[in-house]
Amino acid sequence: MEVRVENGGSYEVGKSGWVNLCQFQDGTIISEDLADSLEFPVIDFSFLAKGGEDEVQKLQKLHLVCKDWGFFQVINHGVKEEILEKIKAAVAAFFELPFQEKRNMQWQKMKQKDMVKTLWSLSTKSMIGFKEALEEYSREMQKLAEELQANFSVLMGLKRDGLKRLQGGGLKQGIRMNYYPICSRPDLVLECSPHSDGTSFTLLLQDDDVTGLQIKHNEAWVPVKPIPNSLVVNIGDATEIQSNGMYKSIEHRAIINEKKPRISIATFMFPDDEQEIGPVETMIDDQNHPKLYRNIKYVDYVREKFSRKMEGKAHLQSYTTSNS
Ligand SMILES: O=C(O)CCC(=O)C(=O)O
Ligand SMILES: [Fe+2]
Repeated sequence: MEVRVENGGSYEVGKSGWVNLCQFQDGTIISEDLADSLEFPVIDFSFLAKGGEDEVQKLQKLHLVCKDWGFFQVINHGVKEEILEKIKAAVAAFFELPFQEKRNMQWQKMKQKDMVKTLWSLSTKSMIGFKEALEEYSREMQKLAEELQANFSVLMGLKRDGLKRLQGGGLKQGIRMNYYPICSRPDLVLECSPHSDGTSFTLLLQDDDVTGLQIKHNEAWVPVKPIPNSLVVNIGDATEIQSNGMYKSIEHRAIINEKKPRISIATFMFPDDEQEIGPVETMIDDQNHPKLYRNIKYVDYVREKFSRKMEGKAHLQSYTTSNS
């Protein structure tokens, strides 16, 4: 696992960009009640295919959900509740450290290697168990992500290890810890601007009792009401590109709450920097689904994405073949 730490409210273990912050809200927001009736997709991980003859059939729901929503909550994922609780507690303890102590770390000025050291030394000084909780959680996320990737491979007409092979090896991982403080006028503040993730996919663990995440679905913002012990999964830009636009990397944002702070832990899964990504052959059909995206080295994609300010999905659009 790589470790990188970025801005004030979000400490990042891994890589990708630096999110920034606070702007006025816009767009229709669907109320939580209405969102309930929309039935935000839930995938029961224990029903997902684990190889075998009927695997494509078993994956139909995942296919439809990723095509129409690009987001789902996953239940029965096999990660023990105590591991989820441990990482949540460790991250909460980290954010509770005195401001000065966090500030003294000068996260943004550090090189990646130093960040690892600081985070780990921090764990021995002030936060016993932080490193263990993070490493244990990270291992579980890797297993889950690899299983998901195998299922996406099958959905894209490949063998279970197809995407892994195409990517020249396992998925890379980064973890970002987000803290959203309370605010007396949450209607005026957006804590995490609308963006799509530049990942293959992202696994998000969030507090059970505060709704903050909203996703863009049919031009409206739909809140994602947490299901205890579930994880939220979203398709990232790399998967949208590889699936030739079949599976959608959806814009999302997080708002803050008047009464309760909120913590979320995002695990980003992504290809190796040097890997070229592009629509996989099996997803291209010159007549019905012509190649929609250009091939690009992943590191170049990410570099360009983060050289722009966060602006929804504009960056992904610039890689469509019609823009070449
Ligand atoms: O905190 C959340 O709910 C969303 C965080 C997020 O989208 C991210 O870290 O990329
Ligand atoms: Fe995100």
